[in-house]
Amino acid sequence: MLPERFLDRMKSLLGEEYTDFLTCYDRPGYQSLRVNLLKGQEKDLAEKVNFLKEAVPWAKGGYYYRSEDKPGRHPFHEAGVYYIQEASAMAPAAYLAPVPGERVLDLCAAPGGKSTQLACAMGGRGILVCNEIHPQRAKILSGNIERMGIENALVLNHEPAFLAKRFPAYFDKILVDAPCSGEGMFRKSQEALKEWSPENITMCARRQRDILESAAAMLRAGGRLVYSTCTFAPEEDEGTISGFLREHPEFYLEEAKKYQGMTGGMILGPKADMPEIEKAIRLWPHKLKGEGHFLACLKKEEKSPDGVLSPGGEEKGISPKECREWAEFREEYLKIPFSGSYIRFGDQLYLIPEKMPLLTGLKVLRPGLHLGTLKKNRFEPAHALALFLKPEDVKNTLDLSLAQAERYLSGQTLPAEGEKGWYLISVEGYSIGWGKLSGSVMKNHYPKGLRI
Ligand SMILES: C[S@@+](CC[C@H](N)C(=O)[O-])C[C@H]1O[C@@H](n2cnc3c(N)ncnc32)[C@H](O)[C@@H]1O
Repeated sequence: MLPERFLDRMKSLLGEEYTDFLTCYDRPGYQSLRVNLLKGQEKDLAEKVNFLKEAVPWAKGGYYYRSEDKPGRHPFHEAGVYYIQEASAMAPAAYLAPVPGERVLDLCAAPGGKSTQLACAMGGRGILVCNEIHPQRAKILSGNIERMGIENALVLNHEPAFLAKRFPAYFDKILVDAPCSGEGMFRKSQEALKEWSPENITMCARRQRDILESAAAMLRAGGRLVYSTCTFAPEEDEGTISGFLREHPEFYLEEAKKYQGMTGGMILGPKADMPEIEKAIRLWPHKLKGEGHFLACLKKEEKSPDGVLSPGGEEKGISPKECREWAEFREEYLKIPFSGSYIRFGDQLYLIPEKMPLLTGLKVLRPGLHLGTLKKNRFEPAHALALFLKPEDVKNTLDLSLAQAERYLSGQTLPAEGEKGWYLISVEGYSIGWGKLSGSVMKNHYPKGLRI
């Protein structure tokens, strides 16, 4: 049941379109996923599954699937071959459009749909800072970064205001996918429905203003910021943006391509009285195949004062002597070179992104690609490394059928022949974890906490 007061608000917002809008609640929502382009090309995946039929127009790698396809239960999901993501929710990262080598911040990042999409566009180059304020949600975010095989992400758990002090004018691009009243998700989320109230809208708008304030301080001159919500509430959409623009003359709204079914931001009286708000984008569930969303593309003037390029300096990395066991493992098992610097967190070894800022004083969940554990005179590879590598990168591999992969994912050992040692286990060509062969048994190293 949709709240009466919500319906009254929508009626006055939509006028004649209101009846059309209401009918979309009688239809089920669309289901969609986004192919992880870090793991391979769409055409190769399309030969292996039958659910890449209809593309999401505004997002590279986005596809609609049918409920009976159940991609979430396929071993490819655990292999990070795709991310199940609502179609409209693919728009903000697509509009931010980062490129390899940039410094990018996803400020409100959990569970990671948009972070993992940004990472695809960056192709492993540059630095992607994924931040989430809630510790438990930050862990889920970190898990998704791992599953998708992302090498250049720094996962943090901070309040935006703390980061703003730490990273003044540092980022080239920032995504603010703000916490909101979630009206656009009512068709999919009972939780959003239960929490809805006009008072919550006011609270969300206030919080969004504060988050945007912090984000603005972290963007370099000439940088781009995309603000998004999944609500229809004008106070949180046009209201937040027009209020922000009034206080920040160094920012302006960029014109952005509107795909079929997208409309401009609405001019709605005193709280959103600037005509340029039409450059923002609304995604409506009765006009396109997706849920309700709002986004605005903002640019900071080139002439605004530039900031510190490396706040507090950069991580230097450890000397090769401090990770000798890794060098031996690499020599014995891997076929690709690794360039860049390494850092240690206790006995855990990470490859850090280019120009990684100093981590001292930060709450870090993942400082780049987790390579493994430095044990006494040996190296144990991390699950994240398996998901990053491709079978052609590794000397020993074992490729599984879908049925065998299901057994592997449940923790069973596998019969195998060959030289003893570490094997990259893959399913139909996509890496999924490690195994260690001894005798004719492949010991299962799929993490216990992930087994299904
Ligand atoms: C819309 S969700 C983000 C979804 C995510 N971008 C994705 O695509 O998977 C908003 C996030 O903001 C976080 N959040 C809540 N309060 C916040 C605050 N005051 N500052 C920053 N983030 C906050 C929430 O925990 C939530 O994870």
